Amino acid sequence: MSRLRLESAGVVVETTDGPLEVLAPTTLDLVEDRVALVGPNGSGKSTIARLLNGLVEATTGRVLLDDLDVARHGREVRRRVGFVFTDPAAQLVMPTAAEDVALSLRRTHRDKAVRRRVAEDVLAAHGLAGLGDRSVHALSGGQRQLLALAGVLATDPDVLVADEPTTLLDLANARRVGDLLLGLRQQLVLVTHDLDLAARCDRALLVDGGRVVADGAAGEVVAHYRATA
Ligand SMILES: Nc1ncnc2c1ncn2[C@@H]1O[C@H](COP(=O)(O)OP(=O)(O)OP(=O)(O)O)[C@@H](O)[C@H]1O
Repeated sequence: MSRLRLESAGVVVETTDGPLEVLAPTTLDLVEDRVALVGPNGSGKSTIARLLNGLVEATTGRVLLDDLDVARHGREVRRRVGFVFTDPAAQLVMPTAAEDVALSLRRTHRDKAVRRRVAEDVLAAHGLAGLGDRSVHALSGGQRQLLALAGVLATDPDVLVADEPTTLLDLANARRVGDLLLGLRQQLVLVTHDLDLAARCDRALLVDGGRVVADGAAGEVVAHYRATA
């Protein structure tokens, strides 16, 4: 199991009104299999998630994957830490669904025909059977989100960071993706407003105002959030 660590990692961004602290210096060791980040809109959850694979750089402190400093080994860290965006358009780059998954398989499957076959299997495993030749633009929002998740998992990362991966999904697909995420062999760091899903994780962090204000067993942290929100 990989160990993700924030060491006094904080983020200050420049705005037209001057510097804005979006994450106060924060120290965390994330070693549990399933870690949820919950909290109000704009509290800093995505900022923490994005620090974990270098999409956002810490302006103070540092972020580590095992012994790798994310700021210095971004490429290696991004290979090992897959990231699923809230908006699938941010990561779907190929014209069709099967080509998009096949692109993710390049590192693990060298042969193009094999890649294409495996891509169809990956699609089927994520409820997208028969949609391989469909333009990614002609998929529904929920299908695109499933495809984005399938594509990231096809890269076989050690850790999956998912930023609100169930937001666009209907009830059945939200359940399906929730169960899939909680059943992964990979470590999962999940940003979510689905508190039932968060409560099923091992640990939850409640983020508010750019700070982690509660941290512990997911059920307890979620109950505290429900009671205080
Ligand atoms: N580059 C930036 N420039 C200005 N403000 C930023 C920047 N990045 C983040 N912020 C602000 O920092 C705060 C935290 O953002 P973040 O996306 O981490 O919140 P969040 O908890 O994930 O919110 P949500 O639940 O709405 O997705 C927000 O107020 C956001 O507007």
